[in-house]
Amino acid sequence: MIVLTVSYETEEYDELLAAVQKANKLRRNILFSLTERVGRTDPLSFYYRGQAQFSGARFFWQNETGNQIIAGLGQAVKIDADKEGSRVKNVRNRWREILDTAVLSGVSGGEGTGPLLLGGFSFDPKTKPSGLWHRFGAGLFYIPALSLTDFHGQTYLTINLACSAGDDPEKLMDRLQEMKKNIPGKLGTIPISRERLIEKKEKEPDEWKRTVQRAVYRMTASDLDKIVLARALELVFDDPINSESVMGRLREQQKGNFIFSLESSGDCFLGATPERLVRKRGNELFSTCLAGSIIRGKDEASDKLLGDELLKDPKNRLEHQYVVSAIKEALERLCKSLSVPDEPIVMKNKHIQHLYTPVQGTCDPDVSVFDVIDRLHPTPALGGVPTDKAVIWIRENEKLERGLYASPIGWADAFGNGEFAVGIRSALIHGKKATLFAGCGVLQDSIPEKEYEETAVKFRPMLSAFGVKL
Ligand SMILES: C=C(O[C@H]1C=CC=C(C(=O)O)[C@@H]1O)C(=O)O
Ligand SMILES: [Mg+2]
Repeated sequence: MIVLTVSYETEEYDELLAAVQKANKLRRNILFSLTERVGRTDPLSFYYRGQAQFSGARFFWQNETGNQIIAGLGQAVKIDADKEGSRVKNVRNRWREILDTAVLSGVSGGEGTGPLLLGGFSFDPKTKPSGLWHRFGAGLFYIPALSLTDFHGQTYLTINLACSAGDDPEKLMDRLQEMKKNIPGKLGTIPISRERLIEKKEKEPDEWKRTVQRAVYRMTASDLDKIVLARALELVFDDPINSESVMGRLREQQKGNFIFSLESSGDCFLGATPERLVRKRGNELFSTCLAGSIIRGKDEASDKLLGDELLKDPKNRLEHQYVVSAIKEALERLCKSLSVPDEPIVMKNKHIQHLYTPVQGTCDPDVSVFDVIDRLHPTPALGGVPTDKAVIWIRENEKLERGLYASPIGWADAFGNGEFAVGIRSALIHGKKATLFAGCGVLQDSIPEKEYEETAVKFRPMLSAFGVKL
């Protein structure tokens, strides 16, 4: 259990009072955010234990090194990203407005602690989310009611409250007290999933290959150079899927990846992605160029041979280079200095190897992590080249709803830090059904069958997390 003490004779009460007075004066809602250092607790168990109180409104994040883990429960303030056009700027502006008047109380734990904005955007704001993704819209962002961050082994808990004009401070204090009493703590037992797979449905594989072929023709006949095409696979179980055990498996099996989940009502989007879109730490920016793929070998020697083959393969190198050029160009406009290695290296994940170029830069102080997302998304690892034309081609020809697949998902804090990954190697859980997504970079010389096989490999991390035998 996480136990926090409560008293009305504290600074925290004075600060809550100050937040209410501000709300009265400005006639608008004011965020009150209280952060305390707590005993070491795994945010994944806080997430699990939060199920009873906050089911359908949970967020989880673990960075690729595992030294930063964040769980968010409930929604204190929701930000609507559902406006067309400049949705990323809308979210950035709203977050800034909230922080401008927020009252922060308690301790400051630095990067990824204190009040956080959690969530993700959809891939393409111009496709109206329908059946599958209707609960996520063009994006879903919120400041959680509770968040727990483990950063380099230290754990911080934050409680957020939205104070409105006319609120009774005593009642708010009671609410704060109530929240403190009910903080989900350590977990006794990890939930075990009992659901069994009853059906595995590939969505129209032959038609998908024909779409790849059409993309190839289209690129041969026009100035389009790259189109990333995705396909879906559906798993049906005999009982509602336990997303928590899927999370547990992802964490065990996909070391070196970003593990994420974002719930919306009864649905849960989750995955283990190798691809960082941006990390912002103060003025430092980090991004990842990741494109070009090959399977893992059965032993060390064959694995190395495959990695070397990938490094030398002209199609994969070009597929990768498009991403490097685009990220470089986008970040050059935001950065005072930028370092981009000349040659990619190989990133090895459990099921797949990729060409990988890490990018690092220093940006101006007023650049927000959302400005970076606005410039970068979608990179040619997910969209294509040129971006606008490729996205239109995808919108008109790819026969699936991407929703938040291949899109930025992550967090921003109040101190100018934030991190977003691209939601690939992912699935959307809806009751007994999970829809898995996998895409690949199609170029003029793509062979549909080979791209099909590549996407089959990219399904593996999620299949394995769902307990499906490979
Ligand atoms: C679009 C996906 O992967 C991208 C990231 C790495 C390698 C890719 C590739 O080689 O095609 C893709 O661009 C996906 O996994 O769904
Ligand atoms: Mg590829």
